[in-house]
Amino acid sequence: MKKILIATNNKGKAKDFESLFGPYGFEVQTLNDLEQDIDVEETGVTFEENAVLKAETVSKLLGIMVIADDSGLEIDKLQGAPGVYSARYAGEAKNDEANIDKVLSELQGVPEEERAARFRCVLAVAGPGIETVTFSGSCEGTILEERRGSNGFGYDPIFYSPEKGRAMAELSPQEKGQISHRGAALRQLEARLPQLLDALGGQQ
Ligand SMILES: O=P(O)(O)OP(=O)(O)OP(=O)(O)OC[C@H]1O[C@@H](n2cnc3c(O)ncnc32)[C@H](O)[C@@H]1O
Ligand SMILES: [Mg+2]
Repeated sequence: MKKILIATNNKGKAKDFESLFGPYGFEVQTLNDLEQDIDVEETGVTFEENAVLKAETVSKLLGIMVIADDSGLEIDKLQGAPGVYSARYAGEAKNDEANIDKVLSELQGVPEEERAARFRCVLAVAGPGIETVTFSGSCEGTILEERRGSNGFGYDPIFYSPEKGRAMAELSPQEKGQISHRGAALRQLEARLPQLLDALGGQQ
């Protein structure tokens, strides 16, 4: 089976990518599958900068083509926070539950019509001999007052999708892929698939 390396340490993202790449016949591998520990410091101030940083650093280190994902949640009432700090919003320990608790307490008492938010995702593809390319996607919704559902990862239990009429964590992986920021970014990437898959398939 053809393999594609996603430059991420996040197991939740890895599952999203498995359901998104599966139909193309690709086995998804992540940094967790490698023997060496790789954790790229995210010094960028935009999703795009961080996605490119992760993709290019890992690609150069391993000498192969990789895809990196930088993503996060923007809440209007919090002036776009947690944004690029989504993973470490409640501290460097990167704790999904603590991050959710922090958002819920900051939005306590805020009425539903003022709880608009969106997930954003930028994918960067970097590899030897190719110019790095990026693709982005977003997904509009609102922040719930309490957790709902147990699928997905990160902020999924408190993100309500009006399109699906359910919380993101109440959706199957396939349903999430239809409306998610990651699914949207991957569909952008798909437009370049003929070129990229050739290179990806050829490398393994
Ligand atoms: O950098 P890598 O190793 O890929 O893993 P990470 O978890 O640090 O990933 P990011 O730096 O891109 O931070 C993204 C955070 O945004 C949140 N997030 C992104 N996509 C999400 C999704 O589909 N559902 C829920 N939360 C999401 C979640 O808290 C992530 O930890
Ligand atoms: Mg990160």
